[in-house]
Amino acid sequence: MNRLVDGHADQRDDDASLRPQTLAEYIGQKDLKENLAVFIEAAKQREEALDHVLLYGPPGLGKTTLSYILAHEMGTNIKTASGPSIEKSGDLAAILSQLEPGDILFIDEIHRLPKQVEEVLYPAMEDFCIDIVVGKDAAVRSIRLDLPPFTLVGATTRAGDLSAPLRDRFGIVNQLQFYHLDELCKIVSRTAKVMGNEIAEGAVMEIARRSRGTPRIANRLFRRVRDFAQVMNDGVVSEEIATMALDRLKVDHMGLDDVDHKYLRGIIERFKGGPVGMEAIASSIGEEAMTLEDVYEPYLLQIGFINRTPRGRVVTAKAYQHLGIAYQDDLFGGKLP
Ligand SMILES: Nc1ncnc2c1ncn2[C@@H]1O[C@H](COP(=O)(O)OP(=O)(O)OP(=O)(O)O)[C@@H](O)[C@H]1O
Repeated sequence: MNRLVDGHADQRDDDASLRPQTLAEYIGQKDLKENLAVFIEAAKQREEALDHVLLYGPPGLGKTTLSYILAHEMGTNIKTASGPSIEKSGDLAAILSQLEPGDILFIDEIHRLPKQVEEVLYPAMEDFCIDIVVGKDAAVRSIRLDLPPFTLVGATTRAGDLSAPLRDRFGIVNQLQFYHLDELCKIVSRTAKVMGNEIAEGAVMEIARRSRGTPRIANRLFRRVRDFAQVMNDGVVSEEIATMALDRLKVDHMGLDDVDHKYLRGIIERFKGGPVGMEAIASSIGEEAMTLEDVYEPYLLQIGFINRTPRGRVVTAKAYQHLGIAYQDDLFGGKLP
């Protein structure tokens, strides 16, 4: 999927130079940062590895960045892997056996680890050991391999898909929140500075407002606006250039794009504003249900444009207003978003 306001990374995103290195540089997520600072300090004082950390929340909010920061703050190395890429138990055993004491192992999309691989993680997380099965038929036996103490940092967009035994083995569980406007402004200003661009305050605000509470989208929109500024305005990122560029990119002033509009209008026009089940709306607008759930809906829920009810999704009066469609509150139908 190639979408400007999608929190997922594409290969040009996530320029390492834009990643904050320390907790102090990491903008926003105040409570989470303050708590992590205490856990890090305590682990360092006890000269132990940090407890296992689970980070969950929509894509692009800074889970990977935070894992690198944890390694930096703990003064350890980080090894990275992703759930779907670890296909066999042996693959995970190979990764685990290369860890040094105190290392961080970051597993992105941890909810997509195959079940038999996940089972290898249980003793590894709890007792720092793995059981490897060797030999064949009658000669088959299991050898226990000790591991150095390490910290597993798991990241997921779908905490609900994690099995209970895996979730329970994380001592520190944190949800990342969408960023506030002032925090996104700081992120955009920082990115402009790192990239060596002058940027007007109004332009910072315009980009921040349209970035769906998500740093990765803020950075991506900044890059595109910078292109327009370079070609049309001698590289100066003014408010006019930012507004013009974002309008041309079809990202509206709340950060919604064509797909969000199609989704909301689809529910309004074909299902009278809802409630409607996810599969029905997905097939009626030709999008994948999982994509709608992971990428689009979290932000629409956050800004109060949809509600999730036991009978399905409902578009709220606020969204009707945004789209310029008259809202009829159907008191008798009991639809009160
Ligand atoms: N708190 C922050 N302060 C400044 N920049 C940030 C912050 N969080 C994220 N970023 C920027 O946003 C980009 C995306 O962040 P990151 O890759 O950590 O997201 P993620 O949540 O791990 O996403 P995914 O789950 O899709 O991998 C980073 O390259 C970084 O530049």
